[in-house]
Amino acid sequence: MPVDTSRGLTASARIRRRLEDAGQRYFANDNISSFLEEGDLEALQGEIECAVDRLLDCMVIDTSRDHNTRDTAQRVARMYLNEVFSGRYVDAPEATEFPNAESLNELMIVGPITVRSACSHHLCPIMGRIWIGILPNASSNLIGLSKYARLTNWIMCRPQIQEEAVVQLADKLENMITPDGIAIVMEADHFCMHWRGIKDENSQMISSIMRGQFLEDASLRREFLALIRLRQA
Ligand SMILES: Nc1nc2c(ncn2[C@@H]2O[C@H](COP(=O)(O)OP(=O)(O)OP(=O)(O)O)[C@@H](O)[C@H]2O)c(=O)[nH]1
Repeated sequence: MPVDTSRGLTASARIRRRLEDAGQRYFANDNISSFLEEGDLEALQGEIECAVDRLLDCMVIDTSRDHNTRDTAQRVARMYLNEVFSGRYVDAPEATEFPNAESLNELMIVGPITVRSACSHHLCPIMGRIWIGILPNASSNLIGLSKYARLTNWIMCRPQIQEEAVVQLADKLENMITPDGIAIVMEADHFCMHWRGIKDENSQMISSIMRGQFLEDASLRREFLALIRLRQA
């Protein structure tokens, strides 16, 4: 395992120490980017590669002679860190906020946004779609349409469970936009149920979050649900 001999600790141990000294949680779906220093990601990649190599070894796969798995450890390390779990290690995407100059207060819906994630329990893919409804008010900030998809990716690119992923997304959007209401519906296929385990290919998980006016005003909630049903049909 790559060790930074100047400090005698692996990169992951150094980062864990920083997190623990700050009393900061570092669960699978937490973002830890503000605790990373220059060179940490490269060092983490080396560590993950060694760990995956060891995993393949334990599975009695001859990676030194099998041309198909020779570079698998390196590929998996790159994929985890830079792609499928990158939402743990990079800052939130920049989202320019515009003042709500026209004091818009009409329902706005974005979706379906494609969701690609993985469950924290088996690290199996979660593939789905998400709809976001916003009811802005005169003092809400507006963000560009593409930023909803970017923020969704940032949150989903972590080992997640669906219930917590949608809450994280709602919290983030609420903090940025301070709308009068926010609604999120996510439907997804969980491959830990399709590919293995119960192997039930038809079941999906659907979660719904309604906050503010969407909770208080049944007709607004109905309008949102009816409009996304139109898009689902
Ligand atoms: N609530 C929730 N459960 C999830 C999610 N993704 C996967 N799961 C479930 O997490 C559970 C983990 O259950 P365990 O009993 O600890 O694991 P297991 O023995 O592999 O379970 P089986 O999948 O039933 O074979 C499974 O029932 C999964 O279907 C999610 O986003 N939310």
